[in-house]
Amino acid sequence: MDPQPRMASPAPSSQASSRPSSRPSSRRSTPAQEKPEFDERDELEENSTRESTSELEESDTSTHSTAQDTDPDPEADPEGEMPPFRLVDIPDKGKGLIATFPIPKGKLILLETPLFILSEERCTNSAVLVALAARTREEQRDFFTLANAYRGTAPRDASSSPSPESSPDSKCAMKISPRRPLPALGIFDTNALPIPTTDAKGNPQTDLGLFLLGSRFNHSCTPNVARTWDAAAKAMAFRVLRAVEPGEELCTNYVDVLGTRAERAAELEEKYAFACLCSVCAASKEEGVESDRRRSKIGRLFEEVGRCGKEPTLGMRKLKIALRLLKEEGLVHYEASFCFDAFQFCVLVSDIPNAKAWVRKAWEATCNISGPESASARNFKMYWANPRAHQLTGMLPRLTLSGPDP
Ligand SMILES: C[S@@+](CC[C@H](N)C(=O)[O-])C[C@H]1O[C@@H](n2cnc3c(N)ncnc32)[C@H](O)[C@@H]1O
Repeated sequence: MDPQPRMASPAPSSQASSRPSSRPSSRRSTPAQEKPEFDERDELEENSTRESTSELEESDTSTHSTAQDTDPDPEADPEGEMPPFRLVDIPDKGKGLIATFPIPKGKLILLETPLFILSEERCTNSAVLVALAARTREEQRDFFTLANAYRGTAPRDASSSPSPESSPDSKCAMKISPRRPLPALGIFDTNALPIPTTDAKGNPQTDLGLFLLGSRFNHSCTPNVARTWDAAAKAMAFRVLRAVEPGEELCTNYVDVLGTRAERAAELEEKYAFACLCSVCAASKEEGVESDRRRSKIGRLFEEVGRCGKEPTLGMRKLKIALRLLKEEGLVHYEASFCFDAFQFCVLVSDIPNAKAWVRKAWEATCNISGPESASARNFKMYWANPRAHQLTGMLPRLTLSGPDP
């Protein structure tokens, strides 16, 4: 028997079990999938005016609601009516969302149903336009106010290389497309968010959803908002990862934030066609080097802890270093995973008091990311009530490890 805590974990959500990334789609259709001429496009675009952005800034649309699943903070919003954020211009990033009052950690700030969903294979300009045609005029207008990362990218000369054929995997329209995607598809590509689902046979697959308000979260390499799909509500949930001050920008992450600054920049440029201006990427060279060092180390520790099934003391030491580095770096995404690893090390050696303390911390961290009703939160809560229910319990000789740092 080779106990491998992470491998043996009872499939918590992706936030807790693997290195998650939170990203809009930058999937590009192949030229063959695109239809250069499509009559409905002009009709729909005629209605698209930048002015309608102001409607979005001022009012909720029927497809989203701001919501709370943590205790409301009466001081923050005494009437409970004010939206927790506002759409504003952000220098060099287009528009973005900023907090309108102090928001406590874990608060659900937006639960939004998609305007429409497309399966990954069906993402063509025509499919986007057909889906849009079923929506109201106002929604169509709002769609065309969303960012288009490919707007203004020069159509490539037919003789230039590389050709799309020579680079079939590249996702950057700016680099490889012989022409920029048509506007509707460009907007969809810039903004669509992945929705986990299953095919007819129950195999996992990913659809892409368009969210009028959720699309407005800019990217940060130290995000303060987590995005998870709430399958029961059929809506995307956005929760604040740490306490946020009024005026602070609310950002999700589009790529894995444990990469180095150069790796993140390359991925953002390749997949999303922009250069990141977040505070970590804009920091000095020295600060950047320190941050890279911490992030790379966390990534390495994540792998190493998963291989410490036979050495719980060593595993515990490593994950405590990782948790400290996460804190220093202002990242919370991976906290639940490390805490659950710690829980499993404890049950392996029948250290039940510490197991309870760790799984409670994993539960709290998961509630902040995906809410108390998520599968992983419910799972952790069950182990909190009954740690011995875990299949690894008592597989190694008794030992007292340690609990979470205060
Ligand atoms: C999904 S949209 C986000 C909302 C967008 N800013 C808007 O005006 O609607 C993605 C686009 O926002 C901009 N953006 C997002 N995060 C950014 C960042 N960290 N630095 C610079 N630009 C960013 C880029 O232009 C990107 O193509």
